[in-house]
Amino acid sequence: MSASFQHGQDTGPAVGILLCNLGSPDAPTAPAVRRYLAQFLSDRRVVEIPRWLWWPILHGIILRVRPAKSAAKYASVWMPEGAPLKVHTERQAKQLQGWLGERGHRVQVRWAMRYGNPSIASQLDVLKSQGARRILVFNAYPQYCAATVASVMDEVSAWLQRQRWLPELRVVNHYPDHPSYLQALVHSAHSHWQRHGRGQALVLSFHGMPERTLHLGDPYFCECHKTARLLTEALGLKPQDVHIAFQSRFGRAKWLEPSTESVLKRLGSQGVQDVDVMCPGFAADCLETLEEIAMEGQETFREAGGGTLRYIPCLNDSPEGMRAMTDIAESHLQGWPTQDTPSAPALALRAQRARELGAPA
Ligand SMILES: C=CC1=C(C)c2cc3[nH]c(cc4nc(cc5[nH]c(cc1n2)c(C)c5CCC(=O)O)C(CCC(=O)O)=C4C)c(C)c3C=C
Ligand SMILES: [Fe+2]
Ligand SMILES: [Fe+2]
Repeated sequence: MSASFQHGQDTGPAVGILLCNLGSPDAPTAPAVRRYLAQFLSDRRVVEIPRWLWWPILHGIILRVRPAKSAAKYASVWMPEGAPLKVHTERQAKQLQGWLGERGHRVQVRWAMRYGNPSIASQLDVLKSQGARRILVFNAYPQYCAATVASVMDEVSAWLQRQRWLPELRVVNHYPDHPSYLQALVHSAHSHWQRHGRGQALVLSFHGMPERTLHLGDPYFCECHKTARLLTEALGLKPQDVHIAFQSRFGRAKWLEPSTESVLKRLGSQGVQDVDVMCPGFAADCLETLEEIAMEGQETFREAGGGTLRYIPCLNDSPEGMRAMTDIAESHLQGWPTQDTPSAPALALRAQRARELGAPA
């Protein structure tokens, strides 16, 4: 580390962005999934059961039984470059750097995973070594939940506790009603319907949580409903044609209802032929969307008497999704010295992008 850098001179972008998501195992194998689940399910933000009760269940049962089953599921969605969630998050981070660059922002974008690799601490170390004195932690979770966002912030806080010279910090805490996010979801549904036709019903499936967390004051359930209501309005649909549901139930406690499984069973048994399923709570496709919804969900729906389940992919690194991420990041950068005066070619490129997307520049 050079002395000039240590004193904050201009050796690189002084603003860093850390794009954070949940994380995946390093490989679709039982030992790798066991390591990942051990870290994930030991997080007190995720499992809020007293340790004396949870530890024997986790180590005696779950970590013995689940890794092999989950590894097979991961194998069924694994991409040549790795776990889908990591692949999409890496692409988003690279694109975000480019999109912000086109708007004249000189920032360094890194990506990190709360569980597994690359860890949040390792990427904060990289940003620090690159001279970032201001850091925007971008939680890629549209709806706030203590199990996700607060857990990321716990990890960021742990890193801060080890630092002498703290960077300035800003946080994207949630964006359930951000106009660009909603617009990207609308575009995604419309383009899917143009290519595949429209189903008789639309299911909006969010990751579930224990119901108890709602009564303890977690805004997650309400934020999911807010996104669903605004999206229904923006799509011009009637509330009765849109079904909000919660997936990925885990453990014995009561989870948020209705479950995606029960909604798909009900629609199938009512003779609904085609159903569209969207997962607006996931910024990127992952095991929970590609396997649990697009594969298992399809089976559940068919077995109940339904026809085809058409899964509408997450925003991933689509231009509309990236425009939303860029707008959200940009609004958090205000007042931070990231922007050189935009050059004429940069302004022209930005205007062209906006025209292509039919949006204001
Ligand atoms: C108590 C258990 C769990 C809570 C609470 C929970 C909350 C929660 N999770 C996400 C997003 C994702 N979860 C993913 C996988 C996953 N989730 C749980 C359990 C809880 N999640 C498990 C055990 C797993 C692992 C897979 C398995 O073994 O079945 C993923 C996908 C990861 C991937 O690699 O693809 C995401 C994303 C949210 C948003 C959330 C709270 C709102
Ligand atoms: Fe989860
Ligand atoms: Fe699952």
